[in-house]
Amino acid sequence: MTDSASPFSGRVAVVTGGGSGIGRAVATRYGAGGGTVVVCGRRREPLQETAEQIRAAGGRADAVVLDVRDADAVATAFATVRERHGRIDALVNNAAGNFVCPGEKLSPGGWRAVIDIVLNGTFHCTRAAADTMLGQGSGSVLSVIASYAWHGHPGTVHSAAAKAGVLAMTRTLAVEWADRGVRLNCIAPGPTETAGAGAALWAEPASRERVLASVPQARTAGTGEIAEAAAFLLDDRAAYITGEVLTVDGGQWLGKQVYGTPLAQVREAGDDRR
Ligand SMILES: CCCCC/C=C/C(=O)SCCNC(=O)CCNC(=O)[C@H](O)C(C)(C)COP(=O)(O)OP(=O)(O)OC[C@H]1O[C@@H](n2cnc3c(N)ncnc32)[C@H](O)[C@@H]1OP(=O)(O)O
Ligand SMILES: NC(=O)C1=CN([C@@H]2O[C@H](COP(=O)(O)OP(=O)(O)OC[C@H]3O[C@@H](n4cnc5c(N)ncnc54)[C@H](OP(=O)(O)O)[C@@H]3O)[C@@H](O)[C@H]2O)C=CC1
Repeated sequence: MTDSASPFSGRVAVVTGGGSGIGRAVATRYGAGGGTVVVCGRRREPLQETAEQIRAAGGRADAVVLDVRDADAVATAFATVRERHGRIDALVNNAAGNFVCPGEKLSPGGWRAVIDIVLNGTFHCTRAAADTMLGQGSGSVLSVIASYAWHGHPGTVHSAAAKAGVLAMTRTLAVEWADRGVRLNCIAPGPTETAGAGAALWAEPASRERVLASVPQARTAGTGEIAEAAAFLLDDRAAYITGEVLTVDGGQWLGKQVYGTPLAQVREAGDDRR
């Protein structure tokens, strides 16, 4: 077991898409927990900003420019992390691309753009991290999905299909690698305040209102709340948890289970009862 104030002390994590949003928050949390963090993504500047923020807070961090779609570049980058830091204890598959488009209008290129980042990129990184994790006999892989991996979502067929694939990959490899010390889990955030999601999914005030109305807790998540849940799954408190999904969504997806009856109407139906 590890020191509860520094659960990641002596450990090394790679966080994809660590230059922004949820990825930056998870990287920062890992750094604050005593771990070394390598953040990667396509744009150098935001990655360097994350790494500098972690270092300014007393942590250790590197920034590596990497496109997760490029399997060879991913293999090289992970081998370099292992050479430089000696080990890889955690991988957070957070990088994603998304936009709203009706299925019948989505071009093959648009489908590929999202599948390549979310599904293929996650496999490339997981495969590359496993080279080190299986060798050292320990490791934790956490993939960021969304609840539409199991219930679907109109307008994001590419992302829903990709996240469903990531969930199936997680469950499959969790069993394959369980007796070799490597755990794989997913986290499914609900609507979370990030520039990426805001621009891609709720840029218009009306769509933002619809999103808020879909959450029983009637608010979005802060990135820190998602990072805290991610930290739990990555550290030894979760040592016996593998192949699972932790949903952190203010009740959003369960709230859909009222057979299409708006909650306000459900409450009205009980008005004449005690
Ligand atoms: C509803 C709440 C649930 C929330 C759950 C999930 C949330 C998230 O995932 S939030 C993460 C959001 N963050 C991002 O999306 C940031 C990264 N995004 C991107 O990099 C781009 O948006 C990308 C996914 C389009 C990929 O960029 P790139 O590879 O540079 O792609 P291109 O611009 O070259 O386009 C490729 C292909 O896709 C078509 N396309 C792009 N945008 C749209 C659009 N808005 N609508 C329809 N089609 C789009 C584009 O036309 C290209 O296709 P072809 O023309 O057929 O080549
Ligand atoms: N925010 C939300 O409401 C929700 C988010 N999620 C999931 O959370 C995760 C983070 O999303 P969020 O923080 O909101 O969005 P952001 O847009 O802030 O983050 C996406 C990150 O992915 C990186 N990225 C995109 N394409 C690639 C690529 N080809 N190679 C490497 N990195 C790439 C981007 O960096 P760069 O462009 O520099 O490459 C960026 O840092 C995603 O998996 C998303 O699906 C799930 C449910 C809800």
